[in-house]
Amino acid sequence: KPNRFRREIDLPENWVVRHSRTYNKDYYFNTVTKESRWEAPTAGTEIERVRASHLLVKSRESRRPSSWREENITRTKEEALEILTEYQQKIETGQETLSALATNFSDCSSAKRGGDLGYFERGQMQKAFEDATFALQVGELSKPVWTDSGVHLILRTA
Ligand SMILES: O=C(O)CN(Cc1ccccc1)C(=O)c1nc(-c2ccccc2)[nH]c1C(=O)O
Repeated sequence: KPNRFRREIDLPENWVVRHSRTYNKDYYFNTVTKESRWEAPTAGTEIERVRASHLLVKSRESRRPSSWREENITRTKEEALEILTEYQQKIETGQETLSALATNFSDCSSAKRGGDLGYFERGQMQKAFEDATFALQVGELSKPVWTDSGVHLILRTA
């Protein structure tokens, strides 16, 4: 049923109503994903999922103080944070990319994929990691985030 008062539809974030002159009817466009649909996306029905890459620096207090880089990780949490903060500064000033640094320095097995973790929904990752990622805009870099695994920089990519 055409909604003549289309402004009243409550659309999820990043969705807008557009009008197709070709078919002379409204359609819905997501300004971030560039997706378009004839039917209105209704708020709350979409399973929210994100994609992110990360750089993990482990410490002696990590749940598993070992990685592909280092058999036995002995650095302290303070040292891990210092190292990660240097990476953060290099990424924020554009000297380095998270992907390049993760490939060479991340203590996570995802280093082999430039830190890419693929898509995930709520309930899949450690809570602090999930909350930090879902709070980011696409393209935004997190501040250092602590989990039982170590300290992370997270880049939301989708
Ligand atoms: O915490 C543990 O007991 C061991 N883990 C968990 C783990 C180990 C392998 C793959 C994924 C997760 C890690 O330490 C770990 N956590 C991560 C992790 C944490 C948060 C988001 C994504 C990855 N990566 C790793 C890794 O070695 O490669």
